[in-house]
Amino acid sequence: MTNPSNFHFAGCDTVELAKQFGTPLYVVSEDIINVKCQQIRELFLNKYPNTKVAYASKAFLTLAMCKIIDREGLGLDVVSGGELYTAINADFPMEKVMFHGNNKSYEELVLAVDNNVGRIIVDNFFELDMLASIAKDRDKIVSILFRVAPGIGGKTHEYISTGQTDSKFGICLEGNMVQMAVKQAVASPNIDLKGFHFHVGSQLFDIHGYLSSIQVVLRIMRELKSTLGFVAEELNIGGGFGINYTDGDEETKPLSFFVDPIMANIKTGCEIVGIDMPTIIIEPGRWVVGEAGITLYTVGAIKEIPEVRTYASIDGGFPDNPRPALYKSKYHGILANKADKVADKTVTIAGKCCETGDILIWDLQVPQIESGDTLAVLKTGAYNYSMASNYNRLPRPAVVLLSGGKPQVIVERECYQDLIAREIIPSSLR
Ligand SMILES: Cc1ncc(COP(=O)(O)O)c(C=O)c1O
Ligand SMILES: N[C@@H](CCCC[NH3+])C(=O)O
Repeated sequence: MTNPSNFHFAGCDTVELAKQFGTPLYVVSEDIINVKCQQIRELFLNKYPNTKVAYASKAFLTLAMCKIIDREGLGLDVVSGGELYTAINADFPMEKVMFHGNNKSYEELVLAVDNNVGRIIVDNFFELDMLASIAKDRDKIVSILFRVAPGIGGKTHEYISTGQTDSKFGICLEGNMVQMAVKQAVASPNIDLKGFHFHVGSQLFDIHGYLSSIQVVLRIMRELKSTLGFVAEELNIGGGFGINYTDGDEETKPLSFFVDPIMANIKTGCEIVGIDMPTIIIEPGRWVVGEAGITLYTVGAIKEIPEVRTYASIDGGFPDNPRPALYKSKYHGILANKADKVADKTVTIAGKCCETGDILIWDLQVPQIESGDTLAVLKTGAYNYSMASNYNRLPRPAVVLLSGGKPQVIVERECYQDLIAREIIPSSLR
């Protein structure tokens, strides 16, 4: 029985979801993802010719998510053999896959080449050599982009800024490295160099990092055209579009906030440097899925430390959402079974891990909190399930997809048996 005074998400009573599927529980709204994808089509793909989108699957990936992304007409950005394997098993069209990563293994590259992945985004010379030899062995021609580090970081947490020169990602602009890489690729009969990729950072609201990086890369493209006669057909400008998590953040921007100035900048930039407009690719992850997810928890122990603070502990925390501990990320939460009550008390939401830093939300305003309450933490769709661990041997939560108000389990809850399923006691210890 749904109760209208409970917190509802995407047409479902979240207290009922918690009862039906248990907690902690990741809840993802297909309807919200669909709206985001529709906006991507309207405001980017259909508005600008010669454009492509690869959803950054590191934000949230399951077999069902691959199916949604394919149905919505987007491509997929993967960064590991595991993400690629998921896409293969969901029958995702391989020509729409972009394979990233700063240290792809031989086996991962073989998986990509054997499955005819659309683009391999080559990060470094070691990878270029390995890929050329894998392609040669198979008598194949592999289409690649080079990832470059434009020397411009994003205004974001330092752990998720990637475009600066001092970065493990991409080929830096110093010492003619890009020119050397292009020469080598062009000379390789098994490599078809299509263009370049850069990624400034993640959770960005500032457009200037993109625009400055574009100018840098367009200048390189012009130089390569005049010195080597190499014409880049594609430019992938990465992802990173930020979303609002709490009142302290900027509002989530419409896609046009990012893509309109980016496209205008590329167009005039190309005219100025005298090159043809390449195909433009974007790779949003968080912007597609971040606001489509919430996590439900059950409140357990409540500890009031007089004159200090009240801790309310939940049945999950760091293992299902490491972002507060890693990046000091902030989240908003609602007591789902008391959504109609005034939030006039302050509590700190603590995770259940044996780790002082396992605090999900500091100083959250809630109504009178009691053990057994259901807490909904909002906007957990990106980088929560995908970053989850089994720390303290906590089984990972289930994921429920809400489609038109109907819940369906898309990932089953792990159980204790899963935790030991791959363990072996050596005979010497038996
Ligand atoms: C290469 C690349 N593309 C796309 C993304 C997607 O980022 P976001 O989820 O911030 O849009 C990332 C991560 O920041 C990335 O490293
Ligand atoms: N894991 C990061 C985003 C990483 C983006 C990948 N380059 C986060 O949770 O914000």
